Amino acid sequence: MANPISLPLYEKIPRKNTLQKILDIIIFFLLLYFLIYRLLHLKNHGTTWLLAFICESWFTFTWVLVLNMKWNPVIFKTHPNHLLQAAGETDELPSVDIFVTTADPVLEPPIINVNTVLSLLAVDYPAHKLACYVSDDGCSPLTYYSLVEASKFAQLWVPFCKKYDIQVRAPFKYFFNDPVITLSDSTKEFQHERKRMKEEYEELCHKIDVAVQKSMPPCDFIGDFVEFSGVECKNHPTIIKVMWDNKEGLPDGLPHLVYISREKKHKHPHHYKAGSMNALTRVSALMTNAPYILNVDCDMFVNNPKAILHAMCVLLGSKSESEIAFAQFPQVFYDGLKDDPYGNQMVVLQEYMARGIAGFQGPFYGGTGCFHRRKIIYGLSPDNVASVNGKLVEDIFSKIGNSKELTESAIDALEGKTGTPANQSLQSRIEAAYKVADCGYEYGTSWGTKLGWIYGSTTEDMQTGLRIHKRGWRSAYCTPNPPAFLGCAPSGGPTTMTQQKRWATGLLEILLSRNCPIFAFLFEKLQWRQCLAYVWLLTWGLRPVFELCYAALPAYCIIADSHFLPKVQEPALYVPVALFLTYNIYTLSEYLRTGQSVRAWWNNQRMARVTTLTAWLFGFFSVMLKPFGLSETVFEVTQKEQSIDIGGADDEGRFTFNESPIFVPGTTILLVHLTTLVVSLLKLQHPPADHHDMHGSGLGETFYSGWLVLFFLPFFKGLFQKGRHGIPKATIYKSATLAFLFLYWCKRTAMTG
Ligand SMILES: O=c1ccn([C@@H]2O[C@H](COP(=O)(O)OP(=O)(O)O[C@H]3O[C@H](CO)[C@@H](O)[C@H](O)[C@H]3O)[C@@H](O)[C@H]2O)c(=O)[nH]1
Ligand SMILES: [Mn+2]
Repeated sequence: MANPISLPLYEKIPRKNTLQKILDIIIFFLLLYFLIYRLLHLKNHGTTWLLAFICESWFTFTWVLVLNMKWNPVIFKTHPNHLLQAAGETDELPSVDIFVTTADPVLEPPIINVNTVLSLLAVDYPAHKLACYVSDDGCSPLTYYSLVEASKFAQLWVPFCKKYDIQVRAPFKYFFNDPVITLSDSTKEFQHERKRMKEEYEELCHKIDVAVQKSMPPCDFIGDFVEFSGVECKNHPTIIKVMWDNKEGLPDGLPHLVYISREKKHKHPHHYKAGSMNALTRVSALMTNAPYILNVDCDMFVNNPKAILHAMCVLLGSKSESEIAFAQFPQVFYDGLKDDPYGNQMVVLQEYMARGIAGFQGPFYGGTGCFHRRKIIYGLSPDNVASVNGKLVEDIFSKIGNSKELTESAIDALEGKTGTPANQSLQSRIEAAYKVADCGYEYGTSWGTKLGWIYGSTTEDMQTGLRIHKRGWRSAYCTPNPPAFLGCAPSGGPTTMTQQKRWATGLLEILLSRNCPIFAFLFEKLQWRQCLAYVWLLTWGLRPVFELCYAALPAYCIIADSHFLPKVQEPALYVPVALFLTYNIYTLSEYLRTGQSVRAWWNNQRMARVTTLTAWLFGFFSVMLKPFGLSETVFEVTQKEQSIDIGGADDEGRFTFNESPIFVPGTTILLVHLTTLVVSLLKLQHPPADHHDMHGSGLGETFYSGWLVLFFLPFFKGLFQKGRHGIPKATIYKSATLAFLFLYWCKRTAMTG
């Protein structure tokens, strides 16, 4: 920095949360009290009480984990204007390599990808310090064609955005969501240019649309497209294309833009997104070797043009170099469905959990909207920052692979020598880049184990972030207003389930591997409370076991005419009632405080149960069956949609289903509880003359059964609907069979027991 930094670049401010702490504690003591009550009465009751005790111990345990995470929240406040003052000229700002990953032109429409790239090219940051790399795991000529066309449009779009200081630089958002009122008080010139820009953008959309319709760009695989001729997406050589080279290094030109589709061969593990991030790391090392790396998913456009400056505030702050490894921005979604019907917009989760752990070592790495330091991706630990010596370098790079150029560039990165040799075009470095994008390059190297993004889990982000934290690094949580990046949240039942299943699977894979955070706490530098936060997250895939068991208990008790909750006559009943009320008021207040509706709260409560009992249950099974070769964990890409008006407005947010077996458990639970609800309301278990009030099932079980039916209401509606909104007949039959078997088993055990 030219000037000594006088004003702070960022502040870490603790947030007060006294009321929340009180409620946290009340809930904790209620849970504890209930556990003691169970223990004291365990003798008088059978297995049901023991099971209930185990499940409730688990719930108490997760509550302790939650409490730990939420206890001391902090807010990072960043000051980009101080940074600009301190940097004097913008020439002082460091370079950033930007990675965008895409994998499938159908699930991830090229127009979405194009908008993300355009918004990135147009950020407020000196263009000669930026390079944007797009990795295409789909090796799709369509994606490439769209990017070529987009890079032409960018020549107009980027200067336009900068000239008029446009706020939202993803054209689809700018043209179709910007209120027209701003136009009335603008100049003629602006209006004219805006109109032209809109026409150009529509032209671009049209071209991409036509190509997508024909699923083929208008190119006949000649010239620039010849490499794409005859490629299969899982079997093809590397393709690297420099689409734009900012040769003169103009600060107000356009950033470099490079397309990469790494080599793939059948039967060669390519490690999904982690693999492509590693290929991007190597290729970019040879081409631009920036000290900072920003990575976004293809649907995450830049919504705040100062995003990079905000991140730099944190990363360049005085002590940061030896402390903060990465700056994570929250995942915020655009055009989210009203009231979050699928419970996947994660507002409350990020507001309270992420801010909470921001006070320990820092937020988890979320896979997108994150700035990393290149040298830490190469494995540098905090103790070595000040003393990068030959021995260390040798240590780290003995396993980087056999590219001399890569080793050299990596040593430069470690020693803080940034950038690539001057007056060399990107094109001239492409040959070396091809070599490191080969799928055989990683054989015998540490890529995916010690270097780069870590393999072995479908949530490579958590795994990689954990690896960084356990070396003792911290991370920072940047939450500028407006949000820096916006992406798509899944907008249908099946897509949500696919995503949640992948998460539960990946997280459980980490928990059960050598990378388990407990080991990292014991033997490495993961802090205790950070470790607990990881445990909270990584045990998502274990929750279905306990929740399923707890959902079976009331059903069993009603059929067997016994009880596992205190009866109305018992004062102990106040404990679960108080828990139920406090918990719901507590969670509701979180939704209201983050500006969401009561409906959104309800939807999230419901989806938390639905997701756990369906998608996460499948995640659990897929991890358990993997060692026996009975399942394979794959990264299934989430479907992304730009506009969600499929089938009219009233349709929106109504649960959608498909043939997937993932809907069987949910339907089964619903059918079981519908039956038991009827049974208990009509008191069908025992003849009316028989009054064994103290032992039979009571109000508690009936209420619980009814509450579960309410949670599964979308499934109930699904029983009677057709098409996307209906549960397929086959799923209903399977579920009915399972439900019948379960109820029959309950009845038998009750009679013999
Ligand atoms: O073989 C693959 C599969 C996926 N991707 C890319 O990975 C990104 C994330 O995939 P997506 O289907 O959008 O998954 P989400 O569940 O929405 O993503 C969240 O969860 C992932 C881990 O499961 C993280 O990698 C993401 O950053 C995080 O946003 C997308 O850009 C994909 O193009 C690849 O590059 N190669
Ligand atoms: Mn995504």
